[in-house]
Amino acid sequence: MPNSLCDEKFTLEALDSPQNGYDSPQKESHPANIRKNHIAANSEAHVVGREANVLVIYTGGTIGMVRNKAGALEPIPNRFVSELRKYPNLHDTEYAAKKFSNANARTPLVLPLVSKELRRIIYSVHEYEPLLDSSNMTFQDWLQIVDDIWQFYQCFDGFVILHGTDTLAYTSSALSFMLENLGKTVIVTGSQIPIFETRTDGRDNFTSALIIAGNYTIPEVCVLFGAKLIRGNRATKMNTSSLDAFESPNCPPIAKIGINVEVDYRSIFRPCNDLKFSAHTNLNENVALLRLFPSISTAAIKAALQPPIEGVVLQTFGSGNIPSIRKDLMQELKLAAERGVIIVNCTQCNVGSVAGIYQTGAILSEIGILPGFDMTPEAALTKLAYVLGKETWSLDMKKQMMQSNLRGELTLSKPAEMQEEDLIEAVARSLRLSTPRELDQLGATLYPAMVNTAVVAQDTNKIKNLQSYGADLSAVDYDQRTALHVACSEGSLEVVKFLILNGVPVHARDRQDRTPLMEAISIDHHEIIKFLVRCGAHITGSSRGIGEQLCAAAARGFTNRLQSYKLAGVDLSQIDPSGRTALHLAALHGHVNTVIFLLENSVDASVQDLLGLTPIDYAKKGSYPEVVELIEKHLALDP
Ligand SMILES: NC(=O)C[C@H](N)C(=O)O
Repeated sequence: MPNSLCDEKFTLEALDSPQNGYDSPQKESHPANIRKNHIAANSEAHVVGREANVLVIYTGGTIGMVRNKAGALEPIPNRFVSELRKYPNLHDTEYAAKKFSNANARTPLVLPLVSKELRRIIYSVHEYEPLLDSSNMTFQDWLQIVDDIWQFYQCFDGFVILHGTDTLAYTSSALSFMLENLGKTVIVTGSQIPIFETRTDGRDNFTSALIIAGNYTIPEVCVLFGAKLIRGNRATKMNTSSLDAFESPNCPPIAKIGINVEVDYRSIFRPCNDLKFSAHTNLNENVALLRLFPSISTAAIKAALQPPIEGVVLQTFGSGNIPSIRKDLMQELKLAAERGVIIVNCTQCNVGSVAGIYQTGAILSEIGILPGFDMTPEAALTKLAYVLGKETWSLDMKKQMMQSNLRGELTLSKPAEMQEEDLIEAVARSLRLSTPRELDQLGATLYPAMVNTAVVAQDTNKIKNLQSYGADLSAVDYDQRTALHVACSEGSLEVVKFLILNGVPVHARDRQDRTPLMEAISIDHHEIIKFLVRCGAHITGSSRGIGEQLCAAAARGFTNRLQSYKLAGVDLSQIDPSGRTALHLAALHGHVNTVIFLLENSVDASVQDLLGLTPIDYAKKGSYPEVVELIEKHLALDP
């Protein structure tokens, strides 16, 4: 996976070759045959303002289609990006010309800055080949998307997948399971009318998806359509023609898109563990959906449960009922369950859950059929394919996982109880505030400050208390800092662990673009750095900027700081904008221990800066013969 050097490495050549020297994260398997044909070079001339990088994966669908002579919609390869460049509200040519030394048809696109949003979106489009109507998509296409996100995870702040609407909910559900311990925002979107038509929903959907993917840390696979952002595994296409085609019947939206983007941070389902992002790329295709209807034949039931089928979503009536007096049907289901087929009971209704309140439903659990709670058929089916694809899990484990809430796809029980009297409500009463909006605003102001005070005091009990009063530990303060930023800058490993295990994101960037990892580096807390890296944190920013920081540390002889960068995964050979390595600066200032450290860490002693000078030339100019001798000896041993 590319690291902080992403900016220099966004060349087609680098992306085309899996052997590009990128440091890949843990992954269970690696689908072969990666098609890369449209990610452009991002060789930065200079940064003009706050920015976020978003990777757009364009798989097909109406959004990019064009009407042919007969009036039918079809995708045209290699046209999407060149068309986007013609639209001033989708591409800011002036900014691009300032940002990229030689802006051309292959450099990334720039979304004009949106008022009230912190960061300008720089986006690269990766177009699939062939472009597909989503009705033609298969599990293989999901694997492709997962693989691309996995490969470029560290290069981008967020991901947008452009997709046809017909099978979009299957894809978003599948991705939500396959992208494990996701720490960044992934948004699947499309449109009902092509983006380049005069009247279109495509432009709004695309723009909102880009803005949210780059500006908001929502570590979930989401669907953006119309005026809402919903959880990917809760989405379902409800309408063939409405511009508001998707609903999330059993779960409120994560964000509403009106004049402003209003994110309901408490509704975000956060991975509460210390595991790194990984991609699961083995799906079991022996799964099926079986929708019951009155008088369904035994033959139809039998056919749907036949080997090689290993998992079936049984779509039952109402709150999970079947024709229980049908002994033939019961017998077929029982036999299949005994053979080890996992059968999950989901309702045919769009809203609500299977409940087992009638004998006609309760009987299913007696013969080994699992409750699917309020999962959509799309979520239940793709979850089965995912769970059955976990070859190391036992059958019992797979069944247990089908009944567990893995990614917010089902509602097991009522949400955790809050404290009797909500703290914010008590304060609001004394301030004579009463509307829900005022309460929300008060909570958003007070809780981060209170949580941060508890973090500074390293008082995890107090943090837990505030959580029980309804404080969102992942909320940001006025400077966009999370409690994790504060814990890292305070150097409390225990609090850092507590916050991460309670879902606080490791990738959050504050107003100054600082991440929790940068805070830990700034106090050289090596244990926290190691822990954050274990959880998937990585360095962000341009490689030249990192080179500058390394040079600054080396000039002062701060070997410990260089060690911090090393632990954070930085290649200590990064050069600054003048082509100097940290070794040049350590040599110039005669910091012997720093020079030794850098040589031991394979920093190339023969690198010439823009003036053609090597570290030895610097040591000579600084009059440090000891350093000259040290480097010469090193070069003699390891030329
Ligand atoms: N609106 C759309 O994108 C529908 C199209 N048939 C597709 O799913 O690719």
